[in-house]
Amino acid sequence: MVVTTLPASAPMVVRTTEVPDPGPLLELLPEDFPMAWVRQGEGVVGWGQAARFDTIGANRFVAADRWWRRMVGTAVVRDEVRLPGSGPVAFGSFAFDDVPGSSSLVLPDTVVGHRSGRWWVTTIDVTGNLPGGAALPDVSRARRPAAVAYADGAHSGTEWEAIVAEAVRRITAGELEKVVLARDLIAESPEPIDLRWPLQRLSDGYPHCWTFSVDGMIGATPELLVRRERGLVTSRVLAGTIRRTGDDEHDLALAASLARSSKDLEEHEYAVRSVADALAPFCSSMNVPESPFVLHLPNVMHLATDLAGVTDSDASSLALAAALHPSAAVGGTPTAVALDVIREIEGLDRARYAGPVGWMDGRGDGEWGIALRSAEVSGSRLRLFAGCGIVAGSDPAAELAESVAKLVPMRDALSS
Ligand SMILES: C=C(O[C@H]1C=CC=C(C(=O)O)[C@@H]1O)C(=O)O
Repeated sequence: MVVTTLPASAPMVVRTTEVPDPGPLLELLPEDFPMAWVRQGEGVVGWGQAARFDTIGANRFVAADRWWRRMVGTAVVRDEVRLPGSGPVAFGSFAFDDVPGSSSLVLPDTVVGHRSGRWWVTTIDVTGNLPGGAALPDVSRARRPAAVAYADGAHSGTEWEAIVAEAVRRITAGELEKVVLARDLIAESPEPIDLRWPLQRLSDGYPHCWTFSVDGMIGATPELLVRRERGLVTSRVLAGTIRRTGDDEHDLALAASLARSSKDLEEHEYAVRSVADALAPFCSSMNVPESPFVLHLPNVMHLATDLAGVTDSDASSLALAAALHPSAAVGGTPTAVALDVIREIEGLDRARYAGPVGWMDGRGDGEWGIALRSAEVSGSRLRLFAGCGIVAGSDPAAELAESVAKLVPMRDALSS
């Protein structure tokens, strides 16, 4: 399925203007259809839909990449900033699996960006006219949500523990090494949620994560699938998790035990290997640190590795994300077997959870995270997701507790 508002004969006209500091990016968003990719105050936000591309199936990344290349190939661009994220920008959110689920790239009609002490406004017109200037609209303050009620999603906690136990049985029997299993939780509000409320809370509470909002998928992910910026490719791989207790001294001891835990180190190694192998064909050199560091988030701590490579390929950031997806952090090892096990025993439509989410500019540079610690929003109903990497030593009750900890950011963000 392809839906685009672009008149066939008109090239898009794009104008990027440098502006003085307009204030926090997330506070510039109107309530209607906010798009965002923000970390520590920097990033891009957008609104309005100049054009969009919707697609389904195994070809979703290639089809979306081709559409974007075609759009920017004929665009008339006046960009006085020339940084990654200036000029035309599309926000995207992709389904985890080939079926079911739809994926989209959305081209806002206004984008505001901030990076390294510079701010810019990009306006886009697809009707062949000169786009409007850099004046930003006055917007209302984010609306506090009414009390949200929670209910089990596809499975109760006990049912999910049984699914995890089945995965451990298969791993122990030698069918595979690791599989990531997910669960969902339903949140219902009496009225549609103003997405700017949870977005602002996520960004304040989890400044080291990438807070995103794309086409009804919102969240704050700690995991960067890939960033491509002028020939430099980077990726933050996470796997191996421990819950925080709230007691700093105890948490430091837990972090030290995480860094020594053979179960977590083994799980982490799978994930790093899968990312390094997928990036290798695109990179002329790559730096893969030998051991991970511990990433401290307010709710959990993760083993983390930052990979960096130099690319001379013209593959866009989206094409790189496609090559990396699904990494062992959301699929498992070996990937094909893990995906079959997920399809067979998970009993959940992941939709866009754990799929790539992010943005791309006209040069193909961009950032794609993995849609974790996230929710799919339709009006007043949300599906919250969390998943856990299961290996031979996994204990179902501990994995359930870990999934509960991973749901905390979204639950907190929805509280009034
Ligand atoms: C699948 C999720 O987390 C992944 C990312 C980091 C650590 C993970 C873990 O330790 O299990 C998961 O692989 C999720 O948060 O939904």
